[in-house]
Amino acid sequence: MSRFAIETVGLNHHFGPQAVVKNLSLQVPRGSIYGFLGPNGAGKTTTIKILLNLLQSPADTVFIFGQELNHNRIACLEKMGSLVEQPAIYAHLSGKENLINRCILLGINKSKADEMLALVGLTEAATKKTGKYSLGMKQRLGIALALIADPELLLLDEPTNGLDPNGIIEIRNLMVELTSKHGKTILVSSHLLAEIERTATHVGIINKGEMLFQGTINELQDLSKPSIKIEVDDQAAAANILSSNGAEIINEKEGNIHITYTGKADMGKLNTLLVQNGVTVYSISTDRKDLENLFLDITSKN
Ligand SMILES: Nc1ncnc2c1ncn2[C@@H]1O[C@H](COP(=O)(O)OP(=O)(O)OP(=O)(O)O)[C@@H](O)[C@H]1O
Repeated sequence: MSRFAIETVGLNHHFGPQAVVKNLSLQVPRGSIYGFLGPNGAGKTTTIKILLNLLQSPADTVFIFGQELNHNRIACLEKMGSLVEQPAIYAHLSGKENLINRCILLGINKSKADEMLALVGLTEAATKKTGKYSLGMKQRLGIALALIADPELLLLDEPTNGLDPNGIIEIRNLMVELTSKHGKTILVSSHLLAEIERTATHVGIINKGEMLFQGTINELQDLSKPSIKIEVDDQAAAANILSSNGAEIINEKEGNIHITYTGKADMGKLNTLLVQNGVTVYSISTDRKDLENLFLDITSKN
């Protein structure tokens, strides 16, 4: 049994002459919330459409729970639910009627509609026409529709796009509940790391169709090593003293010097060293690149 819910092996996709997905090897562990990140136009939606067989993939490049997609199309698709772009909702029907409609189409017991409404927190709005739903409620109904056949794997393409902070938190909480209580695996795309960094267990960052980073959220955080920021009255003198005493200077500007962090005790020693050599130290602190900046760094390098 594959430990990956999704695995792509050297996946490529072209639109005419444009290579949109390049040698992509995606590995989404079972039970994870995999944040699929990249700036606009990076190839996220295209990849998700390939995974859903809405776009053709070359043979032996896409595996869903270990099964090759092209040769096991129905079996793979049965395991997947998705929300790509706008959810297909009938505005003149209520949330419940939309769900019942889907149950009838799929030959599923209608009682599933109430279960799904409760799961996504729409029980109170069950009989309201969906034309009157907020954007967040529509997204949640979209997720309920995707979940109705009880798929093991959920693919969500930018589900928080256009939502207000409350709507974003609701979707976040729902994703955590679906994985922790219901054992689902979720691939969620976004162009904002901040939106998913609190919920994702794993991250794949792509740009121009290429995978730039893939790993756990902790591995991503490890990349943002802290530095020490020292604010002084005489930048040139301080830099000279620091480097001749073995400190590794990352950069210096406007009276601030950044050096590589080597431990808490060293911060005290550096302070003493500078003061004893006649430099006034206004402040000394650790500075950690936040994940959003790290993400921008990674994506701007290719
Ligand atoms: N049907 C299509 N025909 C031709 N080019 C396309 C088609 N769909 C997407 N593209 C192009 O492929 C590239 C990747 O688009 P894609 O929608 O996959 O990116 P994305 O990462 O999902 O971006 P966004 O965050 O803006 O949705 C873009 O340059 C886009 O213009």
